[in-house]
Amino acid sequence: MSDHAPTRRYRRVVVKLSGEALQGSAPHGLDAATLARIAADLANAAAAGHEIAVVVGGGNFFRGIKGADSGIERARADSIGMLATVMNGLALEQAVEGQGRAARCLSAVPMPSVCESFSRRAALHHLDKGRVVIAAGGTGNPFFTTDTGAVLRAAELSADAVLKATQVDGVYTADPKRDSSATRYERLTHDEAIAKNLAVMDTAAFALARENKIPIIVFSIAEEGAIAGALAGTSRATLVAP
Ligand SMILES: Nc1ncnc2c1ncn2[C@@H]1O[C@H](COP(=O)(O)OP(=O)(O)OP(=O)(O)O)[C@@H](O)[C@H]1O
Ligand SMILES: O=c1ccn([C@@H]2O[C@H](COP(=O)(O)O)[C@@H](O)[C@H]2O)c(=O)[nH]1
Repeated sequence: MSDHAPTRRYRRVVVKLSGEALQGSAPHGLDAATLARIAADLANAAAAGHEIAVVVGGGNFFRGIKGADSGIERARADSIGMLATVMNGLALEQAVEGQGRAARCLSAVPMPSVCESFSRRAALHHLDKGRVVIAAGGTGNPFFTTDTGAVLRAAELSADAVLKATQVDGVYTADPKRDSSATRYERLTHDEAIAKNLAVMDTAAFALARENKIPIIVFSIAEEGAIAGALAGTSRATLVAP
């Protein structure tokens, strides 16, 4: 068992799911097989007794910062980005239901004809019923990311941890996709992640997690059973904790 093995069970968690993780090997958008695999992981974790809230990114469709670079004003570009996360949220809701587990997509950007709006009370109610909650729309505000949204939801819902499911198997000394000499941390503090400017999550997300003493487990979502492995502390991962 690795160093990030939980000393107590992570009963309620927020899984931060990268939008890019949903595109599989496609250049963008959604890959049905990848969606089904991740949905099965989420459904299995809920069936094992964990309360699962998911905050989904939108990078497989749109990132505000890129839109702004190509001339769309930033706040408007971020609105497009938030809509992208709702598209992912709806697809994930359907995929989790396809695994026989009830799911509810709640959007921080109200769109009542499409899905329920996010509220803490509604999210807690659905979690209590054993449903997988998918918190889409990030924080509902421009100039933020879904990483910050994930930590925000974890704080609001008194979650035991944020599970950052991404394309790399932990936090490295530098971006491992760009620097092959980067080495992986087994464990580090929020302070260290901020001071070293480790860009696996944005500083606002790390700072909010530090303030609320929320542990973050960074792990790869590439393989089946990844979420169960992160919950059990048996997978390769980095624990960011006080
Ligand atoms: N020090 C680092 N350690 C690990 N990964 C890093 C580091 N610096 C940058 N990264 C990069 O950060 C990425 C994690 O961000 P992720 O893919 O989860 O994006 P996101 O913006 O949260 O989601 P989306 O795909 O929806 O945009 C990794 O894929 C990795 O390439
Ligand atoms: O609180 C938020 C969260 C997200 N956005 C916008 O959405 C995209 C996609 O989110 P990722 O976290 O990058 O996957 C993001 O680039 C922002 O443009 C937002 O405005 N507010």
